[in-house]
Amino acid sequence: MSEAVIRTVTSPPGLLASLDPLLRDWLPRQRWFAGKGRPVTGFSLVAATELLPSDARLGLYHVLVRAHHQLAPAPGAAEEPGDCYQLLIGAREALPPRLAPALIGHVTEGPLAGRTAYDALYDTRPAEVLLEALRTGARIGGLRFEREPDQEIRTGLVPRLMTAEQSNSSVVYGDTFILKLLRRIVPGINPDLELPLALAREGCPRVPAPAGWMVADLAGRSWVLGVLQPYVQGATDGWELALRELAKGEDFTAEARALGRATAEVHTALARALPTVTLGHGQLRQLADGMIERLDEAAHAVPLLRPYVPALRTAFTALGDLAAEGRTWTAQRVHGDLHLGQCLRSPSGRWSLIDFEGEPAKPLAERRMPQPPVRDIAGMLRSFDYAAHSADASVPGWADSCRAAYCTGYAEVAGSDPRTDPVMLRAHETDKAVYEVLYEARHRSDWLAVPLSAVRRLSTPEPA
Ligand SMILES: Nc1ncnc2c1ncn2[C@@H]1O[C@H](COP(=O)(O)OP(=O)(O)O)[C@@H](O)[C@H]1O
Ligand SMILES: O=P(O)(O)O[C@H]1O[C@H](CO)[C@@H](O[C@H]2O[C@H](CO)[C@@H](O)[C@H](O)[C@H]2O)[C@H](O)[C@H]1O
Repeated sequence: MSEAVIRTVTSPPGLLASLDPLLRDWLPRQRWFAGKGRPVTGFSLVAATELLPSDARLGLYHVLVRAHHQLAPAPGAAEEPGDCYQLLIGAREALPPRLAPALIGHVTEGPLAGRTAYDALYDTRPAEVLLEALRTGARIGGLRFEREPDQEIRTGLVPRLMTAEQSNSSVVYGDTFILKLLRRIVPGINPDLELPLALAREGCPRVPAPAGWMVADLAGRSWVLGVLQPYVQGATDGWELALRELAKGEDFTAEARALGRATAEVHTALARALPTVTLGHGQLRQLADGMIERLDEAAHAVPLLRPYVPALRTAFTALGDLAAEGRTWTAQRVHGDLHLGQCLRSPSGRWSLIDFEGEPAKPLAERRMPQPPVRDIAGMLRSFDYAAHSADASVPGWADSCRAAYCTGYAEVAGSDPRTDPVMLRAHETDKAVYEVLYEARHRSDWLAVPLSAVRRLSTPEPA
């Protein structure tokens, strides 16, 4: 494709008005739509950019829309209601059968009247336009495509949209690169770019190093739209692998230990690359109070959690009590939502960590705050438990041995074993299990029994 096709043109007037009725139906049905259960009352256009000169065959628009909901925004929420979504909209006279799953709808008025609008990420040419823009460091309207100078992006890589269940949308280019297009976007520094970039520049090989990224500059703020990373060919994620080994009754401790080592390598590199802080009495109390607050919120939303609240709360008050003893901890940038599904094992057996955006529902500022590294460790320990409870076959002691091996691997690299800090570990594991109860109740109610079994375990004091 020649560079000349990528031009800076703003969108035709009336574009959003003509798409509005179609988006009302289509957007809430998307896996990545964050406002599920809240009826959409309409959309406002945040930005639209024409990426290709529209001809009868194909029109291509990069669109940022804000979805408005019936509910009033929560007190203290940002003044703009609803979430902002990134869409790549194609317009054709008719959709070929291969693009049927991408259909948004038939446009009846406005600049696209008579054409069919569709999610253009499913289509080869539009996906090529994005890679070409990244390769050439293009500027298109308010869109900025950046690239790491030392990473070569070849031409002619064939794109395919990933079909995995995910919170965003990813396109794989010739099994060489993967472009993750963030769907719900927020202004500010995005940890999904910030942390892999910092790790790569620190020389940490445990994370695919960003080769390029897309940003929208709007009203004086930058919004990260997507990140291009090397694709780990033939990789299996830790969740898939754990379930596979469980089904065969196989031991997973060697992998768990390797995962512990990989986590510790990432943590030590993050502590070198980005600021750390010391948590003293006040901050530790704040941490414990935040956990108690989250427990109360989750119990309010999920009645099944309520009988366990008094016992779970003791994990957090114990953390508050530690604060009174005058001990301090170091907090640093962490992954923030680490679980087996965020770990990729290459065919040679090497583990990488991905998806550094943190817990998606949390505000950006909170996700970027330094935290005790035990937060990630607790996430992984919960994940071994999840795998053991989700597998068809039961392998006695599987989760416990993986959890122990993971901590051993972590200690081998970090120099300190998380099990030597049981109060901190229990508080974080309990906090994660509470988060999971709420997450499953909202997103996958048939999985609720998994974190609830952990809640029962964590509510029962360990024998002395
Ligand atoms: N660098 C990569 N190489 C190979 N596969 C990847 C890579 N990055 C992500 N993936 C695959 O894409 C999936 C979704 O990526 P992820 O970053 O978790 O997206 P999301 O935030 O949308 O859930 C992962 O589960 C993994 O299978
Ligand atoms: O991968 P995401 O960043 O979207 O994370 C969210 O979804 C995860 C599920 O896909 C969820 O993880 C929970 O389920 C996993 C098994 O599917 C399990 O391995 C994790 O331990 C468990 O927390 C994650 O919590 C949520 O933020």
